[in-house]
Amino acid sequence: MQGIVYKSTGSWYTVKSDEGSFYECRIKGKFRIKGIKSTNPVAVGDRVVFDLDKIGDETTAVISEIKERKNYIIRKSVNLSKQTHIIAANLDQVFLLITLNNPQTFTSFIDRFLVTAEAYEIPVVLLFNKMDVYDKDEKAEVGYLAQLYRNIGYHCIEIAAKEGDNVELVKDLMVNKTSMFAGHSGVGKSTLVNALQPGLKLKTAEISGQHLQGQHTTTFAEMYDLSFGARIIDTPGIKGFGIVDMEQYEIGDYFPEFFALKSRCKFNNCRHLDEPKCAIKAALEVDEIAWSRYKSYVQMITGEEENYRTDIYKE
Ligand SMILES: Nc1nc2c(ncn2[C@@H]2O[C@H](COP(=O)(O)OP(=O)(O)OP(=O)(O)O)[C@@H](O)[C@H]2O)c(=O)[nH]1
Ligand SMILES: [Zn+2]
Repeated sequence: MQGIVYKSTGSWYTVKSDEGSFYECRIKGKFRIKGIKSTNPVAVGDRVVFDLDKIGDETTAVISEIKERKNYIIRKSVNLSKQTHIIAANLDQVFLLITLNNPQTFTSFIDRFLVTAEAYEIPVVLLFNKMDVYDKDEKAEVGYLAQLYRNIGYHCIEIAAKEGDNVELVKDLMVNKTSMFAGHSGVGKSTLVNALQPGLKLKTAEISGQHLQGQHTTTFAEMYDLSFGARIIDTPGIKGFGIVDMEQYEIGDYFPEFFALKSRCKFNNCRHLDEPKCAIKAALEVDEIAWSRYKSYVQMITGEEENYRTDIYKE
């Protein structure tokens, strides 16, 4: 039988079969995924093959195969520094919620998020939330930002989750897909989920208070079916995406508007910093590339290590 992993607790996996029934599965043997050292071999969102084993009166379901993942997101394991934990697999898209204030979402955060998503090959939709509270100037600022990101190719929607404004547009994008919501604490993730499906309680709430680093906090992701034929993956305490290790020279490739121009730079290993005849800097001069984007790029290139490791998982 085949199905999708909806929940994992470490030793048990809840799998929904293609026929629509749920099975509590174990795994048999060791699964090694090429290239990743992970503490959990099977993750929420994985498509798996499983068999029913009858031993005496008891039937157990055993996962025997994991289908190839189209993408996955990881974070560093909290206890074992070299190992990683796969948070979720096979995401169709991530919605990044953005607010101008309460809390403020900086473009540097948006850009780092987008770079990580590009590296993971996960499409991002930008949701500018709380449109109902903005004054004229703030509305104009959102309009500017939305246009900036649309020009690069990202889908942007202005919503007010609390009022239900444009929530239908979000719904339409979610049908038959697996999605995740991300963004700073307080941007309205729970409010949006509630607007999409009243009554569904997720664990997205922030782990409150103090500094939890170093502590062993296990947060398991879980998948939910929504009534209109969509799936969402809830990952407690998530603000971003976890870690991606990337080399400096790769970073520019994850800015799509830089990537499109880079063949026109004089040097094929141009870092777009102070090299002569750089197409990216030329585009910047004529406002074809936004200064905020370039600034984010420079920050990632020249910043401290943590910057270009893009560790924006919150814990
Ligand atoms: N005015 C207005 N307030 C909103 C909107 N969406 C959310 N809020 C409010 O913003 C606050 C935070 O919303 P939550 O949905 O709890 O935010 P969250 O992103 O889930 O936060 P965490 O659970 O901490 O990650 C709440 O007081 C909401 O009522 C909106 O569209 N307009
Ligand atoms: Zn260049």
